[in-house]
Amino acid sequence: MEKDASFLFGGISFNRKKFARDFDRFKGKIQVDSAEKLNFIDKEDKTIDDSLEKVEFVENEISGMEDGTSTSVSKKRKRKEKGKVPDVEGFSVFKSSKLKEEAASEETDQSVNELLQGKKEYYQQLERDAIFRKMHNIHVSGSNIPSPLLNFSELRSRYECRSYLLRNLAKLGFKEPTPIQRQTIPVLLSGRECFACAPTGSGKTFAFVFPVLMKLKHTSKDGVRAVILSPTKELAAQTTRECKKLARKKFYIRLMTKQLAKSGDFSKLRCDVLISTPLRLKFAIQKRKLDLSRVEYLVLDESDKLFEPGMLEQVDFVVKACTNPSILRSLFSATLPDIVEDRARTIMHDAVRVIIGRKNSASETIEQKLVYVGSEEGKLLALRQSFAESLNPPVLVFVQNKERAKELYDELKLEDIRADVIHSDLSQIQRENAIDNFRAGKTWVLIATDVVARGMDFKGVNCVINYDFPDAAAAYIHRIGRSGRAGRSGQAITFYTEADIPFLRNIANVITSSGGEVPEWIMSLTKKKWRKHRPRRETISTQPDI
Ligand SMILES: Nc1ncnc2c1ncn2[C@@H]1O[C@H](COP(=O)(O)OP(=O)(O)OP(=O)(O)O)[C@@H](O)[C@H]1O
Repeated sequence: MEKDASFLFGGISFNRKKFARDFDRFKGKIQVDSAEKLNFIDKEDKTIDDSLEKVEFVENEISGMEDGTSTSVSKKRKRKEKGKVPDVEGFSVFKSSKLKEEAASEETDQSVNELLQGKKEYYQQLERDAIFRKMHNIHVSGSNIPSPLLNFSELRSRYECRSYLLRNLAKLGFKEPTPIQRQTIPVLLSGRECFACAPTGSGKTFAFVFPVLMKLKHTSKDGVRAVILSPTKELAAQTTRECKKLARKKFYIRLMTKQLAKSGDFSKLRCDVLISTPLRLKFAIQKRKLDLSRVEYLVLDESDKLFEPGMLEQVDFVVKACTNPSILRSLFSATLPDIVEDRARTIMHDAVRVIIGRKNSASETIEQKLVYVGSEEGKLLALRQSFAESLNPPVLVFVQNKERAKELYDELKLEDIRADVIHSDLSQIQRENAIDNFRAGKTWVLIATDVVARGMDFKGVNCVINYDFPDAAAAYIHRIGRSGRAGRSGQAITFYTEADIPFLRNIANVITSSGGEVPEWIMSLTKKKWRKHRPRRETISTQPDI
C-alpha cells in the first residue's frame, strides 16, 4: 500500500501558473483557517499547553508580518494587489489612487499588526491565568472565564471596589483570597452565573457574599435585590452574621426568622439582602406576599442539599418567584454531584464551572481514621476510652438521629465532661444557645445530628467523631469538614460496626482521595451504591435492660 501511495504522489509538481485561480482559492482557505484560529475562544478547561500553543501561533504570525513570510494577511497580498494596477504615466488620477492604495494597505498592515499584538497579549494572559490556576488547584470550564484574583487589591484596580468593603475585609484579617474566592469573585463580578465546588472550610461564604455586596453598590428602597438560600436555619443565621460583618451599616441584611415569615410587612420593610431557608421563604411569598421580582442575585448555598427531594420543590418555588430576567444565579457546595449540575444547567445561562482541588473530596487538612468497634456497645466504650486518653476539646460527635442524640447525651451528661446536645426537637433558642456555648468554649463536647453537619463554621474544632456511620459519602465530607477549617488541622474518627462494613469502601475512597491511608482489605471491598445507609441501631445505654 505504502509503495502504491508513494508511487501515486511521487514526482508530482503543482503547476502554479496553470492553476493560478485554484491556487489563490487555496491560499484564501489558509487565510480563513488562520483567522478562525485567531478567533478561537476556549470552550473547555484552558490548559497551559493550549495557551502556549496559541501564544506561539500569534508570535509566528507577528514575526511573519515582520519578515514577510506570514501565511495570513501578508505583504504578498499587497504586492499582488499592487501588480494589478496598470502603471500609466501622465495620468495623475491613477498615480494618486496608487498612493492612496499604498497608504491604505500600510494602514491595514498596521491595524492587523495591532490586532495580532492584542491577540498575543490575550493569549499571554491566558497562559498566566492557566499557570496561576494550576498553582492554586483551580479548575474551570466555560467560555471567556475572567482571570483569577492575584490579591485583594485587584478588587479595587480591576473592579473599582468601594473602599468601605476593602476596609471591612481588612478588619476581618483576611490577607489573601482563598482559591475559591480568587476565581468565583471575578466570575460573579463580570456578570456570569456559576457552579462552584470547593472543600469544606475554604471560604465559600465570602466568595458569594463579597461580589453580591459589590454589585448591589448602594442600599435601595426597591425591595429585596439578593437572596441567599441555606438548607438550615443555623446556617442561614451564620451567613447573615458573616454578611453583616462585610456590609456593616451600608445595606439592610435580613435573616428570615419564623416571626418575619409569619407576620412581616414586606411592603414596608427595607431589605437589600435576604437570607433564608427555602421553606420559610416559600411561606413568606405565599402568605405575606413577599415580592422577589427585583431579585438580581440568587445564591444556592449547599446547593446539593437544596436539590434533595423534600427541599427541591420549595427551592423550585423560590427560583420561579425570582422573575427578573437578568437575575444571576450561583451554586456553591463542597459536594456537587453530577445530577445536581445537570439539573442546574437547565436553568442557568452560560455558567462557569469552578472546582477547587478534586470534586467531592474532603479537606486535606483533616487526618481521617476508621475505627472498628464491633457492636453498638463497643462504640460507647471506644468513646469513653478516647476521652480518657486525650480529650482535646472542642469535639463534635455525630449520631444518626435525634433519639440517639438524646440517648448519648443522657449517657455523657453525668460524667465529668462538659457535654451538650443539638437536634431538631429543641427550640430555636435552645439550638442557638447550644451553638453559642460550643463556640465560646463553654461546651467541650457537642453531640449533634446532621443539622449542624453542613456549613457551620465552629472555629477550631479539633476532632469530629462519627459515632454513627454517615448515611452517604457527601454527609461524611460535610460532617468531618467541621474541623480542619481555614487551613487549620483537624482530626476525624469514624466508628464502624459489622452493619457498616458494606459501605466502608465509599468512605475509604474519600479518605484516599484526600491523601489519607486506608487498610488494603477495605480498598478491596466492592463499592456499594448506597441510598441513605441508616440501619436500625440498638439503644445507646450502659444501663442493663429490665
Ligand atoms: N480569605 C480568607 N482568609 C482567611 N480566612 C478566611 C478567608 N475567607 C474566609 N475565611 C474564614 O474561613 C472560615 C471558613 O469559611 P466558610 O465558612 O466560608 O467555609 P465554606 O467553604 O463555606 O465551608 P463549608 O463547606 O463547610 O460551608 C471562616 O472562619 C472564614 O471567616
